[in-house]
Amino acid sequence: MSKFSTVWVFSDTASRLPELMGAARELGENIRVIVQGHELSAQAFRLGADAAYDVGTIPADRIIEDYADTLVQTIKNHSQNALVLLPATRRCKALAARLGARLTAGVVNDANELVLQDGHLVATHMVYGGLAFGKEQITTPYAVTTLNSGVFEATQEDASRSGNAIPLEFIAPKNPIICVSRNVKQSNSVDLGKARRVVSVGRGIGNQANISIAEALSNAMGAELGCSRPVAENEKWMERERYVGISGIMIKPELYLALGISGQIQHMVGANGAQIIMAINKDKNAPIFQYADYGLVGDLMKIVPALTEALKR
Ligand SMILES: Cc1cc2nc3c(=O)[nH]c(=O)nc-3n(C[C@H](O)[C@H](O)[C@H](O)COP(=O)(O)OP(=O)(O)OC[C@H]3O[C@@H](n4cnc5c(N)ncnc54)[C@H](O)[C@@H]3O)c2cc1C
Repeated sequence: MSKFSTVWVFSDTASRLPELMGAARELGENIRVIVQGHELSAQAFRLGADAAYDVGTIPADRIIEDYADTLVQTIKNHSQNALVLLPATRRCKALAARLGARLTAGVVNDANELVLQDGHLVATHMVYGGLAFGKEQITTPYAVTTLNSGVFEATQEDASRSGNAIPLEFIAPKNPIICVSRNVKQSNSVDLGKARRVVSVGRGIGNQANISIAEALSNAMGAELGCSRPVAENEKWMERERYVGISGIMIKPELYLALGISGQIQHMVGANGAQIIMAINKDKNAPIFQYADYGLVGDLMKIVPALTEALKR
């Protein structure tokens, strides 16, 4: 078997669908997509879906994980073995676990590479907090995996393609989780994954007020602002959506400029995909310099404003 006869795709995020479709096309013959609503089904067909199944608009009190029985029934009705692909979002990882249990399938989360070897899926993912890669071969008839972003080429839409999605009847789980209220986050408009240039702030910035210095440089460079985990999680100087690393966001910008970031492995696995890494750090022995293409040893409080001024000229 050089390809799966059927690949199922489900995404809770429209922006991840093109890449999942790219993966599905590379790994499978027949691509079946489960969507939420008409807009997504139209997009799925433009992206090359052979069939689409629509769970409809999800009611406000229902969460996506509760669709596990609906998805499993659909998957089993149309395929005796298959690859099930989802994006590595929090919700989809929770859903993947439920799908795996119900399909008696092997599950791999946060896959960085997917290949077919001897008829089985081999998924590569980070282990030991990013210190190593593990390879898992899934030998069960169904294989479920959540995919990191940037692993496969996104499929381009073909406007001439269209189709009709098959509506799915909701199968209520035995123990539903009722969503009683939703609180919109104050700020989550940032999409670091799409930024071509990222200026990233570490604890070396000193305090929250100093972030304006990094912001001025990032504006002058036309970059997006990122940070290390302690800046977001411990100090709470920046939003969680901005922290880069194994437990944050994995990015592949053209340029990654690290300001006062030590360069621990857990951070660097999220930034390593950058085409060029630059670092400013006052400690010449900081691990970040092992990854940097260009490094400046010095006080960022002096260097960053000077750089910003130079770029404005
Ligand atoms: C399971 C696990 C998961 C983790 N996941 C992540 C993750 O996803 N992302 C992440 O970022 N971290 C993660 N971490 C934490 C990680 O190990 C590091 O502790 C963290 O990245 C360090 O952040 P930092 O470089 O900002 O701070 P520090 O390690 O405190 O480094 C600050 C740096 O700033 C420099 N500096 C200080 N003042 C100046 C100045 N004036 N000018 C120039 N340089 C200066 C210092 O020399 C130092 O190198 C994780 C850890 C664990 C255990």
